[in-house]
Amino acid sequence: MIKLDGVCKSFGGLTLFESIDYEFHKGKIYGVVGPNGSGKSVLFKMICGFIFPDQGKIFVAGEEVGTKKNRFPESVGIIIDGPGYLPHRTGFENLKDLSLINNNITDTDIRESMVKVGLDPYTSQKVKHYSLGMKQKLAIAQAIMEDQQVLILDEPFNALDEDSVEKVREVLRSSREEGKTIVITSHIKEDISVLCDEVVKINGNKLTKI
Ligand SMILES: Nc1ncnc2c1ncn2[C@@H]1O[C@H](COP(=O)(O)OP(=O)(O)OP(=O)(O)O)[C@@H](O)[C@H]1O
Repeated sequence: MIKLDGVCKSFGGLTLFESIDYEFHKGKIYGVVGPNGSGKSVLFKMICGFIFPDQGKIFVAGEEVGTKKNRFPESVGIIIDGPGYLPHRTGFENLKDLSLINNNITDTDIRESMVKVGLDPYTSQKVKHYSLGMKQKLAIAQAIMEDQQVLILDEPFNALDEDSVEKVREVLRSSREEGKTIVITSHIKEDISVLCDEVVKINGNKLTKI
């Protein structure tokens, strides 16, 4: 579902990835691990088409990412760098506005994704009054609301309480059952060990399955 083909990426003198080949398959949850600054977010941004490899190609669902025809892969739900929301609008209103970009889901779909992560879609509470954990839940609801086939989630459990972590784990497990491809990072070892089918380590500018 995601294929990295000879991917290289450096910033100035800093080499992050050297000729990486890797495949992420359907119906699996992958955990990407590595120390701070090893390139986890950069890898995710390349898969989502936000930045480009210096060399090599990335394919999502068979389409090369970053081409004119396929600037951003359509089938990907994303959390990277904590998305910004309009503070004076409710959570539902924010997701509704964002849904109009692709315009392929209903209000019910949005509400269902909010309920799945433990948010009340009918509350009049504005996002500016949301806690950090609530904003994180909103980001997860946004990532799953369009039933995307690939979920790229950088630290999805950040700021979540214990019950919410379990809820989100369940959401990801049922997405896996539906055949989705899920790639996450987490600095919490347990998130990776209880959830992931395959753990991928960034090691010496390569990706290694561990
Ligand atoms: N646009 C950019 N320009 C220059 N350097 C960058 C850019 N984006 C990332 N970097 C550098 O690339 C390295 C990897 O960054 P990245 O954010 O991917 O690390 P990470 O593994 O996600 O770290 P963390 O665990 O702290 O989240 C860092 O040294 C960062 O400073």
